[in-house]
Amino acid sequence: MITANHLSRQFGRNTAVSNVSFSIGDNQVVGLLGPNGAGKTTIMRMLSGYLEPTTGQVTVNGENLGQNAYCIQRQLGYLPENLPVYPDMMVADYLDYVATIKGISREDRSRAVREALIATEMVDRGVDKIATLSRGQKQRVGVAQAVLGRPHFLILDEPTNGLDPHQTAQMRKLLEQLSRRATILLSTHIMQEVEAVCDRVLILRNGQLALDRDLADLHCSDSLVLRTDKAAELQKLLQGLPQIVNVTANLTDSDCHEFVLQLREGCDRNTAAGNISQCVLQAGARLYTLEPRVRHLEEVFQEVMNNGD
Ligand SMILES: Nc1ncnc2c1ncn2[C@@H]1O[C@H](COP(=O)(O)OP(=O)(O)OP(=O)(O)O)[C@@H](O)[C@H]1O
Repeated sequence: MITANHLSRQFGRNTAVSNVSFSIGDNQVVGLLGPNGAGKTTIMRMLSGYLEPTTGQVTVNGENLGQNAYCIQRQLGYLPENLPVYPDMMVADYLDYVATIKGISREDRSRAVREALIATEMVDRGVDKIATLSRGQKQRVGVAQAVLGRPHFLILDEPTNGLDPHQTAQMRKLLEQLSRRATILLSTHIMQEVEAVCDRVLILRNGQLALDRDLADLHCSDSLVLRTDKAAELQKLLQGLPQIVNVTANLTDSDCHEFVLQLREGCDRNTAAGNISQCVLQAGARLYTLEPRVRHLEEVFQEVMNNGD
């Protein structure tokens, strides 16, 4: 488990991160979101031990990172925002060099490099100079150095930055595989990425943690969506139901109309669904679909940002 305890970081008079606390349990994949300058990179640098917090602390499996940085950093894989890769080095040599710094023993090093090259699909570029790689391939070298030695914790700052759609899909597959044996915190600006690979999302706003929620909870809303062919009489019938507090109609010129039905807090959804179906029949209409309204991360992100204004 990796824990941030009341982390804050000042740069002069600028507060980049303010009193942020969270814990990430084993094998969780957590997405860190926030607009530019919200403090994502600063948090990741503190979690990986490359930047000291002004106040607060990071613990990894109960051990204080500040007091035992070298040992703990060996269990961490970190992909920084701007990786200082060495353009004149060959990919495999560079990974061997990073493996040495990480303290991977001489006997295990070539296996670890090969594993990292396979995981990032870079085996056939192993003897190429880093300078000759595309931006996306360099990014994969960055991920390869982070996964060297199968670390328990992976901290990845925008891992799909610069990747084409195919490589992005490959990277998501890789993250899924890695999550079976590692705890992952990744930052991104791509909401679909978080929806595709993460169990949980943290949203930062102005250096503060504005939301910490499991994605499954976040997707649940208090509304149902009804699609039907007739609207006129139905709207009144729906409004009269005790389980419904608000009806929003999206009427069209076609024979498919949509109602968003906001349910009363704590009401029984099955009873509500049964009553809604009866209203549809009573109005002589066809029930095309009746389903829970899913809140997407994009919508929640906007709500969180607007709440801060
Ligand atoms: N080394 C530094 N010196 C001074 N200020 C810094 C430094 N690093 C970050 N900051 C400031 O801290 C704040 C948070 O920056 P940070 O890079 O953590 O944001 P971010 O959420 O990662 O942004 P982005 O999405 O643009 O990468 C910004 O106001 C930034 O200017």
